[in-house]
Amino acid sequence: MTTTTKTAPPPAAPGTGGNVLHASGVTMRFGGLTAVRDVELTVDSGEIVGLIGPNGAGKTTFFNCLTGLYVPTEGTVSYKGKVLPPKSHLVTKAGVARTFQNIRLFANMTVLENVLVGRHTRTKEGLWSALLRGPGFRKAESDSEARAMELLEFTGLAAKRDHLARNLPYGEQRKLEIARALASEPGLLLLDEPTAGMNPQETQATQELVFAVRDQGIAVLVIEHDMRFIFNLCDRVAVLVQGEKIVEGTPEVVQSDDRVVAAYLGTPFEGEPGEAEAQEVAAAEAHHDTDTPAPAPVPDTTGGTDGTGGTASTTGTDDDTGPGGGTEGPAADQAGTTRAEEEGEKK
Ligand SMILES: Nc1ncnc2c1ncn2[C@@H]1O[C@H](COP(=O)(O)OP(=O)(O)OP(=O)(O)O)[C@@H](O)[C@H]1O
Repeated sequence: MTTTTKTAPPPAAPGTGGNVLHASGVTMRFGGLTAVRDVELTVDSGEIVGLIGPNGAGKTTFFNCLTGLYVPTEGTVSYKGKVLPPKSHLVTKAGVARTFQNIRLFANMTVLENVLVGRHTRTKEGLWSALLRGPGFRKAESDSEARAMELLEFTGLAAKRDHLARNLPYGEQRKLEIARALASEPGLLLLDEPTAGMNPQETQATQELVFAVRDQGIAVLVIEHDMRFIFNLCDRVAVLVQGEKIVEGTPEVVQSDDRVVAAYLGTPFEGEPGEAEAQEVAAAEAHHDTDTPAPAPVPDTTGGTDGTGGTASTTGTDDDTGPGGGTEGPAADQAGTTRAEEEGEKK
C-alpha cells in the first residue's frame, strides 16, 4: 500500500450531480427520543467526509439509517441517485459497505475466510451449485479467493491469511474489518470509529489505508472521535449535536466554529466569576494563609444578619464565621451559588 494525500476525485457518478450518497431529511425517533433530526448529508464521488459530535449525538444511529439497519422515521437515503431499500443486505448489494464501532469479525474463522464472507453479495452461485461443486462453482470460488487475497495484500494482511481472526492484534482486526467491507466491492465505505483504541502508529496506518481506499475510487464517510485524525483525513466534516447537524464545512471552517467548540467544551455562562472575583478569592486565601486580620466583609446582599453574608451560613457552621472563616464565605460562596443556579437553569 502506498501513502497518498488528498488528490483530485474520480469522475462523478452519472446522473447524480456527483453525489454518491444523499441523505435527505433523515429523522430517527425511539419512542419519545429523537436521536437524529432532519439531517441532510451528501458524500460526493472521491470524497472523504467526516461525521463528528459528542457522545450520544446520534452518529451511529444515523449510520444505521444509512445502511438499512434502521428504517428512518422520516427521510430518504439515496445511493447514486436511487433510494436505498431499508434492508442491510440490499444496501450492501447496492454498493454501500460499513464497519462497526465494536469489531464484528468471525473470531474463529481465518483472516481469509472472513474476507470471503464479505464477498457473498457478489457471488451468484447458489446452494445446489455449492453442494455439487461443479465447474462454475469452482471458478467462482477461485475468483473470490484471488480477490480476497488482493484485498489482504492491499490492507497488509496477506501474510496472516491463515491466522484465526481472534488471534490478530487489535489494529489488524480493524484492518480486517475494512478488508471484509471492501470485499463487497462498494462505491461508498462507512467507517464507524475506525481508530478507536488504536495507538498513534496504528492510527497513522489507518489514515494511509483510508486515503488508499479513496484513491481506488471509493467514497468514504467516517465517524471518529479523534479530531486530529478527522481533520487530517477529511475533505469535509459535518457536526452532529443532539441529533441535529449544526455545522458542515472544510476541516478549517469546522475547527474554528464557535458552535463546535461550545458543543465539545460547553459555553461560558453569564455571571461566571471574572477577574475581579478571582482576585478577591486570591486575596482572601492569601490573608487566610498568613493569619492576618480579615478585611472588611463583602456587604450582605442576601439578607443575612451575621455580617459574613447570608450565603456563608448555608454552607458552614458557626465556627466558619470567625474572623478568617467569615471572609472566606461571602465572595466564594456567592460565586458558587451563582454557578449552581446557572447550572440548574441549564439543566
Ligand atoms: N436502539 C435504540 N433505542 C433507544 N435509544 C437509542 C437506540 N440507539 C441509540 N439510542 C439513543 O440515541 C441517542 C444517540 O445515540 P448514538 O449511539 O447514535 O450516538 P453517537 O453519536 O453514536 O454516540 P457515541 O459517540 O457515544 O457512539 C442516544 O441518546 C442513545 O441512547
